[in-house]
Amino acid sequence: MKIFFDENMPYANDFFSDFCKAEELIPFSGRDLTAEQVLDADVLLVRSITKVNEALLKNNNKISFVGTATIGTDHIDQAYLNDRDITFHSAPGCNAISVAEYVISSLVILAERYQLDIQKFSVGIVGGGNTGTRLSEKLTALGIDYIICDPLLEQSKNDNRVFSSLEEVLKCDVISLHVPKVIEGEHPTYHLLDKSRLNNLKNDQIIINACRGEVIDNQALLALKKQGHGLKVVLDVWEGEPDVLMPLIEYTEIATAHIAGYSLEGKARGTEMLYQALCDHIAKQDSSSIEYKYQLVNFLPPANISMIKLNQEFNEVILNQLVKMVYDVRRDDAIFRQQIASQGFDSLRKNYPVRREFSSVQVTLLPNALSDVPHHLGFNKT
Ligand SMILES: NC(=O)c1ccc[n+]([C@@H]2O[C@H](COP(=O)([O-])OP(=O)(O)OC[C@H]3O[C@@H](n4cnc5c(N)ncnc54)[C@H](O)[C@@H]3O)[C@@H](O)[C@H]2O)c1
Ligand SMILES: O=C(O)[C@H](O)[C@H](O)COP(=O)(O)O
Repeated sequence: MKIFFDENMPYANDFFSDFCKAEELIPFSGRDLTAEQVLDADVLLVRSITKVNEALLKNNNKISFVGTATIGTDHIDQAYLNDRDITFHSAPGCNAISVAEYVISSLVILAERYQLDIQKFSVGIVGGGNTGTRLSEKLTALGIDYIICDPLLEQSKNDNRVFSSLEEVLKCDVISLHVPKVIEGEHPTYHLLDKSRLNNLKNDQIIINACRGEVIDNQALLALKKQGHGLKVVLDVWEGEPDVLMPLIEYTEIATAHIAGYSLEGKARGTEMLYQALCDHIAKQDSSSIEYKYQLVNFLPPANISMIKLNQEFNEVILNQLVKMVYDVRRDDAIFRQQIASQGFDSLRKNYPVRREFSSVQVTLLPNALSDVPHHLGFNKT
C-alpha cells in the first residue's frame, strides 16, 4: 500500500510505518504536489495547503482514502471524493486548544502593552464550534465575559447555549473569529468583516483573526488603518496565503504566519486522528477488528519546563507569567516581522519552532488555594 503524506505532519513515520514497506511511505511538499506524483497512491494524507480535487486525482484509479490533518476543509473537494467513493476524514478539533491559547496569549500581551484590565474585556466569539468553544472555556476560567454568534448552531436546536447576533458580537471589546471559509450559502463567511462592518468598529476594539484570511477584507482593513483608525489588529491568517498584503503588517499589533494551531500537540493530534481513521478504514475493508497500536502520548516529549509551583494565590501577574512562559505570541510575531520578506510564508510555517500547550506544564497551587484558575485554564494538575 502506498501512503503519501505531507512532510509537515509530525510523527507520520511513527504512526503509519506499520501499514506499508518503508519505500511506500512517501513524504511530499504540500504546496507542490502534482497529479503525476500521486498517480499510484492508495492513501493521501494532506494539510491545508494541498488542494485535493479532480485535477489532482483524476488519473489515480487506486486511491481509497484521503485525510487532512487539519480542522479546515476548504482545500478539499468533498463532493468529488464522495462521487468517487473515496473515504475522507479531517481532524475536527485537533488544534482547537492551540488556537484558543494563541488568543489567550494575544489578550495577555495586549492587556500588558496597553495597561488594560483583562478581566474587564468583553469578548465576542464568531463561530461556536470546536475552537470557539475551547476559547469560551478558557475565558470562563479567567472570569472574562463573552458572547457567541453562530447562526447554524442556533438553528440546529442541538446546542442549548445562548447565542447572540453578529451585530452584538461586533460591539464587544474583543472580536475573535473562528469560522470556516464559506463562500456560498445562507451563512457565507467570505468577507464577513467587509468594508462596511469594519468601518463601524470603534477605535478601542481589538479584532483577532485566527481562522481563515478571507473572513476579513484585508484591503478594506488596510484602508481603515491608513485613515488612522485605532482598531487593534491581531492577524494569524491572511487573505490570499501564502501571499500577504505586506503594507498591512505595520498596522497590526500581532502578526503571525498561520501558526495559531501549530502547538506540537495540535499538529500531532491531527496525525493521530488520521491514523485512527485509517485503522478504521482498513478494518472495514478487511472486515477485521480495529486496533490502535500507537498513541500520541507515547511520542510526545516532556516540555522544557514541566513543573511550576505557585507560592502565592493566583492573580493577574501570575497569569501573565504562566501564559508567557508556555507561549508568548510575541516570539512568533517577531519572527514574522523579521523574516517574512526574506524567508516567505511557507518557510516560516515549515520551520516553526516547537511550541507546547498549557497542559504540558504541571502547576502546583498553594495548599488550600482559594482558586483553581490555572487548571481550569488548561494547565496540568498531576
Ligand atoms: N489559524 C489556525 O491555525 C487555525 C487552526 C484551526 C482552525 N482554523 C480555522 O478555524 C475554523 C474554525 O475552527 P473550528 O475548530 O471552530 O471549526 P468547527 O467546524 O468546529 O466550528 C466552526 C463553527 O463556525 C460556525 N459558523 C459557520 N458559518 C458561520 C457564520 N457565518 N457565522 C457564525 N458562525 C458560523 C459553524 O456553525 C461552526 O459551529 C476552521 O474552519 C479553520 O478554517 C485555523
Ligand atoms: O485548519 C486548520 O486545522 C488550521 O488552519 C491548520 O493550522 C492548518 O495548518 P496547515 O495544514 O496549513 O499546516
